[in-house]
Order: sequence, then structure tokens, then C-alpha cells
Amino acid sequence: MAASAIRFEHVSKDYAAEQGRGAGEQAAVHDLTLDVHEHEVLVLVGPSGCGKSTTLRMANRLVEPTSGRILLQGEDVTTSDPVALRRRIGYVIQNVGLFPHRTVAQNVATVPRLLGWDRRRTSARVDELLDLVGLDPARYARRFPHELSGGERQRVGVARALATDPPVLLMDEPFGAVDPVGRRRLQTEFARIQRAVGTTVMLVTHDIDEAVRMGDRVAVLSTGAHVEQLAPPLEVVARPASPAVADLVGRGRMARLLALGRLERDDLAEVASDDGATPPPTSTGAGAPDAVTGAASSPVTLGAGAEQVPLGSELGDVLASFVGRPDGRLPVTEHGRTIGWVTPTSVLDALRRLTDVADDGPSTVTQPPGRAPDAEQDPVGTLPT
Ligand SMILES: Nc1ncnc2c1ncn2[C@@H]1O[C@H](COP(=O)(O)OP(=O)(O)OP(=O)(O)O)[C@@H](O)[C@H]1O
Repeated sequence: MAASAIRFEHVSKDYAAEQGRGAGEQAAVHDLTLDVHEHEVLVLVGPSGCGKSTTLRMANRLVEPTSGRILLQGEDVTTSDPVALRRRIGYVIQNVGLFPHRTVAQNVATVPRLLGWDRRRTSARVDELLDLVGLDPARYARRFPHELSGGERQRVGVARALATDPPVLLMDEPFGAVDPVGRRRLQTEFARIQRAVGTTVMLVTHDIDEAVRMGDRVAVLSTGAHVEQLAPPLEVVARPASPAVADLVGRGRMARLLALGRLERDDLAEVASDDGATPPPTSTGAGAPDAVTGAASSPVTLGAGAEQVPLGSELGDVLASFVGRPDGRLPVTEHGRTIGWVTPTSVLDALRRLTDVADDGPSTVTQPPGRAPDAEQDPVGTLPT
């Protein structure tokens, strides 16, 4: 069983009761038990007010639980010094909360400075982190936050949160303030960084697409931070565990399945013989000599007009390969060898496989491969205790 980086044990947060408004009001978080595994990206997703941010903020004691225990790498956070705790946990929020009168380099260096790192070590770390988040130190280190785009500010926020290599990173709607295109790029970038660094990430979003794109696992929450489903993204989209999850996944579910689902061996329309038979000619003449040069054309992989499809491809890409040749079939390759053929119907069969809930056993949905301050609230522990 995977080790826990953060563990919530029967955690509740009842603002109303604490404020003496008491009876009848639903607690923001009610009896939540949840594990965030080491090195995973766990995404909390759910409707507004369901308790996502409260849950996240209890992990670094920006909010104190009413009851229950929260363990950070086995240690009870409620007995830890909050300032020391926040220096061990990175925190990234929407609009980042960079210090406006400090340069990018000074912002990133906030926690190393507090920890008394010497100038040379700090400066080397700042350059390393700016490189990591795709900002050239020579161009960006001396700029002030108002001289950056929203996406660039968000990258600096991520760099600052990672400065001392914290074991855990909390992210609350981290890309919420960025336009959709920039947001998509940041998500991809961040996934790359998280894979490289291996930090455990707990990320809050209300955007199901962001959740399924970013998460190794997704926790769908409803009122009171009730866990409706906790599963890998494909499982959540393919097999919603409750009407609330189905509602959230709802519209656009097929598109998400096409993006998350992968072509598997079972989906092949025909399997090649053991000796790795050569593929039959396809409608576009794969591998045929070029009429002008006489050279064999190199096979195109994926996309409209593709001539072969690697096993494990996104179903959406496989489908796109058939655009313009609905009756065609394409060779499927594994390690460069043809192992069989697919047709458009194979993609439909794959979608049925993914959404088939008939079997009683645990789901066998295969996941895609490989896939990670607010100055006012002092999340990096800047203020004296
Ligand atoms: N400081 C507070 N005092 C009293 N009630 C609060 C406080 N903070 C949050 N709440 C209430 O707790 C509930 C959960 O809020 P929370 O911010 O955790 O939800 P959320 O799922 O993150 O919402 P959103 O997606 O809108 O940010 C809400 O009903 C909210 O009104």
C-alpha cells in the first residue's frame, strides 16, 4: 500500500458551531478521512462551497480543524509549530500573492532567506527554479511582479513554493486566474515539473477538466467535503460512482473519455500472426514508394491521414486517424512491430469497454502512462510568531 504524505483522520470543520451560530448548519467539512499518497497529485474537485479550500487549508493550519487529526508524513500537524509547518509545505493560490515590491528573485528566495541560506546557495537555487518553471533567470530575475504576465506570475508562485524542496505542495485553484490557453500550457508545464521533482501535491479546483488532466487520483466532493468518489481520472469519468459525480462529469464526458482512454490490445479488430506479419496496404498506401523520388515514404503516426497507430495511443487520436477514411483500418504497432489492426468500430468498442459497469469486480480501467502566498495569510511563515 502506498505511503501517506498527508492523512486526514475523521476531520471536521464547523465554522458555525465555533462562531456560536450552531445548530442546523452543515459543517464545512464533516468527518473526512482521506490519504494523499507520497509523490502523487491528488485533486479535490466539487461544487462551490463543498469544503475544498477548507480541507486544503487545514493541512497547513491556515484553518484549524474543529475535530479529528491531520498527519503530515506521520506527524500530527495540530501539534506542530504553524510557522515551521508552513515552511515545510509549499502553498500556491490563485493570483499568487507575490510580494509586489520585491523582484522575482527576491520572491523566490523568500523561504531560503528565512531559513538562513547563504547568498550563493540561495542565488543558485533561484536560478535553478526559474529555469525549472521556464523563466530565463537573465531576463526575469530582476523584474517586479507588475512587469510579468498572469501566467508568468503563476510560474514564479510555483517556483517560490518549491524553493526549499518541500515534501508537500498545496495548490488552491492555482491556474484559475489565467486565460484558457495559458492555463492549459501551465497545467502541462506543471505536470512536467511535478514528475521531475516528485513533490506530493494536493490541488483544489472546481474545473473537472483540470482535475482529470492533472490528477493521479481525483476526489470528487459534495457538501461537507463528503467524498463521493476517489479514483484515478479515467475511472471517475468512465464510471461515476454516484449521481453527483455523473452530474459533474456530465456534459463532455465522451470527449474526456477519448482524451483519457488508451488503445489496448483487447480493442484490436484483428491480431497479427506471431511472426509479425507485414501490414496490408491501407487506403493511403502506407510505406509505398514515393512516386517522384522512388524512396519509401516514412509512415505517419496519428492524426488525420495517419498510417499507423501505436498501442496505448489516446482514443481521440486513433479516431482522428480515420477522418477521411471511415471504412479504413490501420495497423497497430508496439515497439515498431505490427501487432494487429484497428477500425473505427474498435474505438467504439474501447469506449464501451471503459464504460462497462457490468462486471462485479474492481475496475480494471488502465490509466494513461506517467503522468503533480497570500501575504495576508502568511502561508510561507514570513511573519514572526
Ligand atoms: N472563515 C469562514 N467562516 C465561516 N464560514 C466559512 C469560512 N470559510 C468558509 N466558510 C464556509 O464553509 C463552506 C466551505 O467553504 P470552502 O471555501 O471550503 O468551499 P470550496 O469548496 O473551496 O468553495 P469554492 O469552490 O467556492 O472556493 C462554505 O459554506 C463557506 O461559506
